[in-house]
Amino acid sequence: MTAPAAPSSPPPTPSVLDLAPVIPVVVLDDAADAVPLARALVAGGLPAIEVTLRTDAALDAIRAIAAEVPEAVVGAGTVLTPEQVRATADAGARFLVSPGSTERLVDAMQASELPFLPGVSTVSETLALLERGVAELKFFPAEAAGGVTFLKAMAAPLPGARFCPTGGISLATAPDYLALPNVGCVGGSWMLPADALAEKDWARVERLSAKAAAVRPA
Ligand SMILES: O=C(O)C(=O)C[C@H](O)[C@H](O)COP(=O)(O)O
Repeated sequence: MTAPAAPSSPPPTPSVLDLAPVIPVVVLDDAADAVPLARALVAGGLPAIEVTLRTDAALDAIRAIAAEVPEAVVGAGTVLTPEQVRATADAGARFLVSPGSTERLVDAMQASELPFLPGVSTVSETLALLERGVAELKFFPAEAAGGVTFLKAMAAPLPGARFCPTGGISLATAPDYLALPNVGCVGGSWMLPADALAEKDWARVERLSAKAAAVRPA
């Protein structure tokens, strides 16, 4: 008798930190821009896209990207409340990012079963999340909270934590972050200049995204 075939399991979802070296952080005023913007980011080589919930257009933007740009992995940023966790999951967000962490918010993000990056900026916040088994984190606001020096210092006592630093990072500084052993990727908005968005200059967004996607550890 032959052994029954092992049930095929779906491929594991890669960690959010390993999707791309750079996660663009998008603030959209008009949901109609979401699809061309996402296509430009993907064409440039940045498939993981964080749409922040800072504007009224955000949920519609997430919905549109999820439906119309299958090559993108769209996530929700600036998630502040359990209600927003539910709303963004319903809209099709495939990962969640918050600028900080509260018990209530982390409970909700864990319950969503979506990958999530809760925000931290201190050793104690990082330790509290490690105690809960959450080891992939957003370090925010990266430059203001101590930048590369701070993250380097955290790697020694807390080697289990891995970060996506975000906040004030540029094409010039990203390589220094990516060279750290506890950094998986960086977040930033430098490939989305306000004037390019205002002019709907998607070709420029694509060119800047290609430069961001080519960033390598220093
Ligand atoms: O809203 C959030 O949750 C944020 O992540 C805040 C900022 O939008 C990002 O930190 C991007 O920062 P910059 O690259 O400095 O523009």
